[in-house]
Amino acid sequence: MNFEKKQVILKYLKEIINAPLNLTAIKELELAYQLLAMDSLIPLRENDVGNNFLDVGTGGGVPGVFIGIMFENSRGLLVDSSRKKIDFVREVCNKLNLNNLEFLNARIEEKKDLIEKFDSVFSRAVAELRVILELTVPFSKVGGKIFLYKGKNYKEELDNAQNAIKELNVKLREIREYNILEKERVLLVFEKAKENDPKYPRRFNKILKQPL
Ligand SMILES: C[S@@+](CC[C@H](N)C(=O)[O-])C[C@H]1O[C@@H](n2cnc3c(N)ncnc32)[C@H](O)[C@@H]1O
Repeated sequence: MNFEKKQVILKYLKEIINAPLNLTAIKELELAYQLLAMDSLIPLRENDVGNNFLDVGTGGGVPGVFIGIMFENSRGLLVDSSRKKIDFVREVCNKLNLNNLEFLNARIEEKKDLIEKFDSVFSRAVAELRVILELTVPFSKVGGKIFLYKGKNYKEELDNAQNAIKELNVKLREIREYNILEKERVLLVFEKAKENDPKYPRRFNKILKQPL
């Protein structure tokens, strides 16, 4: 990563770790750089993102802000159901002139107008795999990619997600394993093979009560 981009990332992280609301439990800059920024960027490759991307449940801007800084020619939409969080992230990004990013306070499953609009969809630490698949896959274009960040226990989640994978017409293309400060991490890369069944995503209480 070039020097300027690293400086922008560090400026962003300083704001996030000192935010009045608890956007992250991490309060030390170098740790935040590794556990938030590098965790988001290390498993990504040059042509992963495409022209536009969505980050579902971005919280303190993870991974969307770092992807926006790194891939400045891609446009990103960062969505979170918490107004306070998204307002704070928007304000910091505006201050840093991250003009390729947009922000939306919404529950993603209610945004039917965004269905099949994105080349790539990202999400980290929002829900177990079969749930987050239903909240992300519908928003990818056919042929687009869905990138889900998981910890070392991903195999069990993957076993439980087989029906969701079938129902949502996605294929698991890659399992990218990596380490951040000796923590085992994984990026699951799915590709959307077919059009969305319009019944997905369902309402949130349905998704949770009867996960695919
Ligand atoms: C544990 S935080 C993770 C934040 C960030 N992605 C990260 O890795 O640090 C989960 C976030 O997802 C948001 N969220 C949960 N369900 C959502 C939904 N259905 N639509 C949009 N945001 C959602 C919550 O408001 C919260 O900010």
